[in-house]
Amino acid sequence: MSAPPYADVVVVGGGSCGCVLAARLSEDPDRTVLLLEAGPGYRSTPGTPPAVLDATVLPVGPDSQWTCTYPARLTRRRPSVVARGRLLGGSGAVNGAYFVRARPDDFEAWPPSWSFDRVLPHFRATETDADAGTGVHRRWHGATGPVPVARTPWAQLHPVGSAFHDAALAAGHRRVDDLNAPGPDGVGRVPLNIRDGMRVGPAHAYLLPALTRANLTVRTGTRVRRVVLSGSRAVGVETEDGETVDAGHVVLAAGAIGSPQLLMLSGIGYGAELTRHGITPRIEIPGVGTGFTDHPEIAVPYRYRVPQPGPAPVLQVVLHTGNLEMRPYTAPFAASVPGSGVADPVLGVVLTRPRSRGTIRLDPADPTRSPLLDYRYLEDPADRADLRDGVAHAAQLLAAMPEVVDRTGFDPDAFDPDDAWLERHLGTSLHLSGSCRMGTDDTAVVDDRCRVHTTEALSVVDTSVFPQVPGRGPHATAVMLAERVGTRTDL
Ligand SMILES: Cc1cc2nc3c(=O)[nH]c(=O)nc-3n(C[C@H](O)[C@H](O)[C@H](O)COP(=O)(O)OP(=O)(O)OC[C@H]3O[C@@H](n4cnc5c(N)ncnc54)[C@H](O)[C@@H]3O)c2cc1C
Repeated sequence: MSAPPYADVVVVGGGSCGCVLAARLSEDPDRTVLLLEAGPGYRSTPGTPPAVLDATVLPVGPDSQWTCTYPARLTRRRPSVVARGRLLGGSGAVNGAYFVRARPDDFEAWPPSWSFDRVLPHFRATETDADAGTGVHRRWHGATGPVPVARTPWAQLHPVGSAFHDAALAAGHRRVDDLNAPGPDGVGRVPLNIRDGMRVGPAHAYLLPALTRANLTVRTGTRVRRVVLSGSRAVGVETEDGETVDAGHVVLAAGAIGSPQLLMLSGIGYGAELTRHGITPRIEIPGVGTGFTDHPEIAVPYRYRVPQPGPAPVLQVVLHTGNLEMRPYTAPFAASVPGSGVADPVLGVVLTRPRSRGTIRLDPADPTRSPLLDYRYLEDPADRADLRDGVAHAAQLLAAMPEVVDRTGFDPDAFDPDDAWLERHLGTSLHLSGSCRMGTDDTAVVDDRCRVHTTEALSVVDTSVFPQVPGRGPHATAVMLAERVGTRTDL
C-alpha cells in the first residue's frame, strides 16, 4: 500500500500510545490519519503471531523478532541490554499484561490539568473491568472501554502467587481488593489486560477494530528518520527510505527512547550536543533525552521445593509497601522470556519512586543507531537503602512460603545484601519514562497538551512525557494519556 502524500495527522510509532491515538483520532471522519510503525504488523487477531498473543510468555528474549535492543549502563560498572517492542502494538504487545494505574499522588508531579480527578474519567474510558461490582467498586472503573481488565480468580492463582499472598498477610500487610482504586498499600491480585489467555494490548483493543475506516492508513515496516520542519513548524516526516510524507500535525509516539532520538535527529534538543553529532540544531530544548526515570529491580533468586505447575500469567499478585513493589513471578525467566536463560525463579524487588535520573545519548559513531541508555541506578544512597530493606523483607517473605520455597542454604536472618550483591542482581523493569517531560520549567519538553515547546504542529504522546515514572507499571497510564489526547477535538 503506498502512503498518502499528505495526512492531517501523522502518528510516528504504532506502539501502545500510537495505536490508541490513531484509533481515537480517526474517529473523526473528516481527519485523515497515517500511522507509521517501524516493526512488522498484522491486521487481525487470527493473523497475529501466537507468541505475541500468549499472555504466559514475554517474547523479548535475545532471538526475538519483535524487539529492538539498546545498549545500557545500569550503573557505572553494570552494562546491560534493554529490549523494547518493535511491532504493531509496541512494548504493549510483548509486555507482562500488568495493567495497574498510577497512584493519585503520582499526579502531583504532573501539571494541574493532569490531577487524579481530571484523569480518572480517561482511565475509566480505556477499560472494561470484568470484576467491577464484585469486590471492585464500579465508581473507579469503566464498563465499555476497549481494554479488557480482570484479576486472576482466587481458585486459579498459581501456587507461587497464593503462597506469597498468604505470607504477606501473615507479615502484617493489608489485603487490597482493587489495585486500581485509591487506597492504602498492601497485597492484591494484579489487574491484567488478558482475555481467554490472550494478551489484549492497545493494538488489538483499539487499532484493529478501526482498520476499516477510510480515513485511517497504517503502514508497518516504515521507520521514520526525522521530522521535517519549516521554521518552527512540523510539516511532515522523512522515512528511512528517503520518502517524505507531508502532515498537518506530527505526533511522535515512538516510545521513551525513540521519541527523544527522533527529536534530536530533527535538530531539536541541546544544541551543543547535537552539533557534536553533526546534526544542525534547529530548536533549543535542552531537556530532550535527559532526566528519565525507570524502576530498578532486584531479582532475589530462590529454588522451588517441588516442581511448580506450568504456564500462567507472569505476575498475578503484587505487594506494595512504602517505596517498594514485590513481584512473585510465576515462572523462572528462562520459561517466561524464551532464550533469557535464567533458570531459577526470582522474587522481584522494585523501587517504585527511584531518585536516580538517567540520560539518553546518541551513538557518536552513528546517531541514527540505537542510542545509549545511562541509567545511573543506585547512585543515591537512599535508593540503595530502600532496596536493601526490600531485599531483606523479600527474604523474610520467601522464608514464610515453605510450600513453594526450598529453604536449603537460605537463611533470611543472616541475609544482609551489600552494595556489590545489589549490583550483581540488579535489572530494570523496562518502564522508562520522562525523557521528554511535560511541564513548564527550563528542562520540560512538552506542555500540558503534549505539544513540543516553541514548535507548532508537533506533539509527543508516549511515556516520554510523563514527568516521572509512576509508582506502578506505566502501561495503564500510557493508554490513559493517549486516550485523553486522542479524544481532544484539537491536538
Ligand atoms: C518486555 C516488557 C515488559 C513490560 N511489562 C509491563 C507490564 O506488564 N506492565 C506495565 O505497566 N508496563 C510494562 N512494560 C512497559 C510498557 O509496556 C511500556 O511503558 C509501554 O508499552 C510504552 O508505550 P509507548 O507507546 O510509550 O511505547 P512503545 O509501546 O514502546 O511504542 C513505541 C513504538 O514506536 C515504534 N518506533 C520507534 N521508533 C520509530 C521510528 N523511528 N519510526 C517508526 N516507528 C518507530 C516502535 O517500533 C514501537 O512500536 C513493559 C515493557 C517491556 C519492554
